[in-house]
Amino acid sequence: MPDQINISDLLLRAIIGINDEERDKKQDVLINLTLHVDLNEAGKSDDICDAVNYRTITKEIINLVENSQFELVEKMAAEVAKLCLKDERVLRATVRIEKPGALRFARSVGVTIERTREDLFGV
Ligand SMILES: Nc1nc2c(c(=O)[nH]1)N=C([C@H](O)[C@@H](O)COP(=O)(O)OP(=O)(O)OP(=O)(O)O)CN2
Repeated sequence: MPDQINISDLLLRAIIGINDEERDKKQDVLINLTLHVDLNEAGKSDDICDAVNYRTITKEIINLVENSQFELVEKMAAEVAKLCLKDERVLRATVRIEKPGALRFARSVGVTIERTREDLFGV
């Protein structure tokens, strides 16, 4: 299995949705990420410079999501994936975005997308 960085259950707040009340009030957004990255170098050197810093990426995602006003979870997922793939060492990003409690009778609802560098940048 290729190496991965996993960021689990990042719980943020954002304006997200198509209904009037969702445009006015922030709601919980639960984010799970898998970044496919070769972790060999960092595993040998134990040097953060050889690693894709998961703290840096997380802070950038927090800033993006908490200042966003997307209507669809699909759009939020696409923008988060694009941010994850900015670092050329990230080969593939799997992004799951959920809105817990947004759907009556359901615990949670959301989407999962997978994007590669080729999908976004054609490289
Ligand atoms: N690829 C890696 N990236 C990072 C690693 C790592 O081992 N591999 N380690 C760290 C830090 O040790 C991290 O685990 C904790 O960082 P920090 O406490 O700064 O993260 P917070 O989000 O809690 O920072 P606050 O500023 O307190 O919110 C980082 N990256």
